[in-house]
Amino acid sequence: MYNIKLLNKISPVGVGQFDDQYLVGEDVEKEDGVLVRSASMHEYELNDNLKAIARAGAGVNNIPLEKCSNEGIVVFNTPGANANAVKELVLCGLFLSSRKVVEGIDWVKTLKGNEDAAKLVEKGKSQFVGPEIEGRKLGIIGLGAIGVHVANAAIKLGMEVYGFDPYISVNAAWGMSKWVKNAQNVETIFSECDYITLHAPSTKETKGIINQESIAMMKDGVRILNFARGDLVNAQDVLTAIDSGKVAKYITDFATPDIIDHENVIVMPHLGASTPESEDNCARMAVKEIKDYLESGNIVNSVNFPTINEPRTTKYRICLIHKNVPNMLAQFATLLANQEINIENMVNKAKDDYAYTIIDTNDVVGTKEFESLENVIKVRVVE
Ligand SMILES: NC(=O)C1=CN([C@@H]2O[C@H](COP(=O)(O)OP(=O)(O)OC[C@H]3O[C@@H](n4cnc5c(N)ncnc54)[C@H](O)[C@@H]3O)[C@@H](O)[C@H]2O)C=CC1
Ligand SMILES: O=C(O)CCC(=O)C(=O)O
Repeated sequence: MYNIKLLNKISPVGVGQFDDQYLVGEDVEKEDGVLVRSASMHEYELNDNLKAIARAGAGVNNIPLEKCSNEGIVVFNTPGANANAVKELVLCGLFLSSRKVVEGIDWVKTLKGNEDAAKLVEKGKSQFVGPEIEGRKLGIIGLGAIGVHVANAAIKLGMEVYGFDPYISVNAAWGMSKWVKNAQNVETIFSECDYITLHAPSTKETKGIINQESIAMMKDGVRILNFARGDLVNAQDVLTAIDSGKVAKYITDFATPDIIDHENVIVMPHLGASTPESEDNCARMAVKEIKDYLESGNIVNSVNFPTINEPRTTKYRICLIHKNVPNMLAQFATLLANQEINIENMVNKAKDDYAYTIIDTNDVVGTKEFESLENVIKVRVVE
């Protein structure tokens, strides 16, 4: 029996994949696994039984990754599962940044009950004129699942698209329109583009990437979109630039008290992934990842441990999470040899400071001797 704790509302399409081997709910204790969306886990107590956390979504800045790695807790996310939903909202944001639709709608509401509303609208609408996006330059920072979707859609809308991503994956590059221009540095995006949209994760490198200095490089009247994370943007610097007219509009999915209700800022309530399709996709993928790991020891789409996806062929699988240091495999093999246990299959992979080894065997094996080895973090045998 496995216990799964839900820290947010997770789509029943995903949760329904757990069978009667699982106890699933918000009040479950001694959890083997956690399913989470955006709830912060930085203050969450990681119990000794916790083996895996699956983030039904992309960004993992709500999870204490280093602590999880140190304790041998595998953290998964669901790459690409909500990318189309975010792309569609970014396109919406692009139009809202250009055409004064929100302001116009708010103004029309003030005419409620006015007999002359139709006439007043025709007279007053000129205050809501905004430019078309066709032919304008869009700069995209971060060309992963979302950035590539946005780039391809913007090309189809007739925009000239520049992309910047120093760590672009081969897969993302394969999926991107050949018409997207490769910006060699982020300054090109800042200085060339009429619209700038952020699609990189929140990291030491990207936090505050939009600030007084980068805004100074931008064109007058630039429009900035942030559907990535709030802390990529220095909000005070953007507000100052909005007040001076340097930035025409700031559209964001992240509400902070200082920006809400500021003129020329549109704040959405973190709606990027809020479509039924995306919620189902993310939940389905997150549940599959956690089930595969708990039931077979396989790791796919982890952000802190390497991928190992080996079919089960033996009665037992020893799953060893350990530090990425020399001589671990020799110690594991010796330990098993001393007990006359035969290894049918053994796979080891490393990711940064951590490594994962699975050993398949048909002989009964205990975990104690492995646990006593230096640099071993977590040991489990799945049957
Ligand atoms: N508003 C919302 O509801 C949502 C927001 N997000 C945010 O969007 C981010 C991106 O999501 P995905 O595209 O699915 O992730 P992804 O992992 O597919 O793509 C992120 C891309 O950013 C690039 N990158 C990393 N550091 C960079 C840097 N310094 N400069 C430029 N590019 C850099 C990576 O190489 C990668 O290609 C997430 O990390 C999350 O914070 C994601 C989903 C929903
Ligand atoms: O689950 C959500 O609604 C947030 C999605 C998100 O921000 C992400 O996937 O990074």
